Amino acid sequence: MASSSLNSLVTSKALSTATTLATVAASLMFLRTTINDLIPHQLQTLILSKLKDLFSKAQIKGTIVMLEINQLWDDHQSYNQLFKAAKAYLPTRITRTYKSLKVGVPDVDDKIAFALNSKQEVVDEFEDMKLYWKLVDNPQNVPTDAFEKSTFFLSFNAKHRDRVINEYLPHVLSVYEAIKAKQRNVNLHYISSYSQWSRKELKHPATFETLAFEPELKQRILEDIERFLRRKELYKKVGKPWKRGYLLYGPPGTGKSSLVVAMANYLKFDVYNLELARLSCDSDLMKAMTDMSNRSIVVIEDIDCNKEVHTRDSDSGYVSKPNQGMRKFTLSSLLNYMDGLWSSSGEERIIVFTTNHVEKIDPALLRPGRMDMHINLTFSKGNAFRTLASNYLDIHGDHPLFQQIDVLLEKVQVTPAVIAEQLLRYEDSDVALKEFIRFLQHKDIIIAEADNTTQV
Ligand SMILES: Nc1ncnc2c1ncn2[C@@H]1O[C@H](COP(=O)(O)OP(=O)(O)OP(=O)(O)O)[C@@H](O)[C@H]1O
Repeated sequence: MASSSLNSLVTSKALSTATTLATVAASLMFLRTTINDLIPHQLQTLILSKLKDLFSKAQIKGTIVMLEINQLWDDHQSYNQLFKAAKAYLPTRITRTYKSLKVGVPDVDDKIAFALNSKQEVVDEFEDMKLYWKLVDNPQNVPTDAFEKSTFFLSFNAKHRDRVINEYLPHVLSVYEAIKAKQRNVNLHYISSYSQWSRKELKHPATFETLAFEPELKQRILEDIERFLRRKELYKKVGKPWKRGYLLYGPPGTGKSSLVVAMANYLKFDVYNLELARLSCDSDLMKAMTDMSNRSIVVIEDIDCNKEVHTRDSDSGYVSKPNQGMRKFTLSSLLNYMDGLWSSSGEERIIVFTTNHVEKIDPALLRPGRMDMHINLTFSKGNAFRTLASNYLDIHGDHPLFQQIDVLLEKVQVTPAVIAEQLLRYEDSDVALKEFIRFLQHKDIIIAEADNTTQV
């Protein structure tokens, strides 16, 4: 695998140009005088021979090639993506040897970020190559307009020409792609007036780590998503739309919406909340579907309550209900439609249906091949509770009260949402756990009393 590391340099200008080499020669002479005065003769010989060695190697190495990577491309019509890539890539290689850098907190994420400035020359290593980067602001000294016209100069030994173009620069680009994917904001799209998509940033913190599910379930979902992502070529080969469908069912507050957010944050996919009630006809639906971006999660919530979606009347096309003055459709036809629309696009889509009442769902939807994975979210047991205790009370690991809570959770049904609410009531974790035990015991008594009443 390619290895790359960057060592920053401030004072070493020895290897960039012939002019610099001349400067080094002059410096050597100066050094010789200084050394004569200060350093014993034997040590002098050693130092001078090493320096000469270094200097002559630099000369023998031959021509140095310099690439110019301008900020703007195409007669200043567009941004140069390679410039952007270098700008993002170089700070990731900074070691603790830097002497001068730009530092700031960008608007997009509240973390401290670094950038190269024109005082800092950097040396990157890629496999056996050394690459010298320098950022120069406005090198031609032309009057600047609104744009900052900077240029990266990339110097390297001429013998690496091909490898720099074919291996190193693609490596810089691919690191840039990975950085962009990581920094990408996730948006929530919703249907606003006139059946148009509007969007806002999805700033929900749910992740797979914070989800209170049994660990096996979490693992199963993650593996399924990963497998789906890996199989792009297979879907293409068999001519199937590259999509995956999940049916999430369970009582309110068990984490169906939280799971959608965790998926979106994990995959960096945007979420499209497809509220069918906001669409008045099938052309609206068609428009909504075609206006969705690639790499997205389409969510249709509470499908059992969706008045717009009828139980199965037909498997093909929409089912017209003229008596009601509005076009209605079945979930099956909706899925067929999605398949048709996306079959040729080769784009990554995830479709999620959620319901609190799986028993009320159109059986056609439960047929194999329709929804790829049925995920039953349910009341919390010990493992899920431990995740919530870690999220809300910062208890990572065991606690003497957990065993008592485990026993009670086997008897009393509580959703993660209710547990979260209970744990948030107290700042002190011991108090919160004791109060939660009281809460569960109280529920347990109510259940026992209800059972007794039924028996009588
Ligand atoms: N499994 C979970 N893990 C972590 N937090 C959860 C979980 N389930 C619920 N919560 C907490 O409860 C809140 C509500 O849960 P969420 O909206 O995800 O449940 P839901 O099953 O989608 O409910 P509904 O069916 O009412 O839409 C979440 O914001 C979160 O704080």
